Amino acid sequence: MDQTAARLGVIGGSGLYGMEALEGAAWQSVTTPWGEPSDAILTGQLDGMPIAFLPRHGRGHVHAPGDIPYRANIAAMKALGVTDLVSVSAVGSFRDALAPGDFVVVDQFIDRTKGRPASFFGAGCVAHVSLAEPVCARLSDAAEAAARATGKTVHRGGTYLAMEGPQFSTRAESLMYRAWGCDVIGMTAMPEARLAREAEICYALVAMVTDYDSWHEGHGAVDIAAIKSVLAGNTQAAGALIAGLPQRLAQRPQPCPEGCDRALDHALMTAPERRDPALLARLDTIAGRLL
Ligand SMILES: CSC[C@H]1O[C@H](OP(=O)(O)O)[C@H](O)[C@@H]1O
Ligand SMILES: Nc1ncnc2[nH]cnc12
Repeated sequence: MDQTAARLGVIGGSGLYGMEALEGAAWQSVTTPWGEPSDAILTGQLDGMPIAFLPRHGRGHVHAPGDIPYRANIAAMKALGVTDLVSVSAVGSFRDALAPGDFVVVDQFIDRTKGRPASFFGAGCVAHVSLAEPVCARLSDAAEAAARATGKTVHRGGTYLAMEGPQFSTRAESLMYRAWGCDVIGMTAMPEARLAREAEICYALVAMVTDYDSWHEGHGAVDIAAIKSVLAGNTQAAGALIAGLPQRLAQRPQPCPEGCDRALDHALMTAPERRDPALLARLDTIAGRLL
């Protein structure tokens, strides 16, 4: 494989279950040591770049946020050779300036999810990667430029509060997250971002604002009907954003200047002689270059 060539992965969130513009598109089933991904993966090409698209909730929206097979999703992307993964998510907003219909290129997270398997590693092969900068700034630059080209209002940077759900926040929680300095809220970016880092895949998140959650005195509490209507209005822009990515990633520097593709370099803690062969076998696609 050409080491400078990008292979783009896209994870589509609520309202984004396919990609019409793909050339040579085919749904491909992928099985991983962490089980089945949310759905088959739509593979094809855009502007000559290989693309792998996965609807996070599955076609028809069958997986709740807490039940999404996050490890299988990221492992499948890695197995397909994805180097750069752009995730698209619907979010509520904690700021007047982040209005429904706007895009936010997120750069930080606070994780309040509970009980989701959040690592490929564990007993028999322990690893600690850095998550101080949880997204790839280089890939986020490309995502920002592609988002701006759609004509949407785009905000660069923002902290995403990942809640467990599936119920929306109480008003007290909404006010607390806003006071914490969070900018947007959703239910799915964690552990997705953690796992992409462990898999050494560059990751960026474009959040599509659908509502003001439940803190805003001038707006009613978050309402799924309103969210669906904003999402329906965003489908075209989301498709245009994705279509604008390959041209902005054609010359992928190798290695990534942000270091995402070397995240595991010093992360493995378990002594080689104490490693569990069964776990090592499962980890082959994720960390095989170091095992
Ligand atoms: C449809 S509203 C709640 C739902 O939307 C977001 O999904 P995604 O992040 O996959 O776009 C949010 O996280 C919830 O899962
Ligand atoms: N207010 C909200 N809370 C959690 N997830 C969301 N997805 C879209 N809007 C949301």
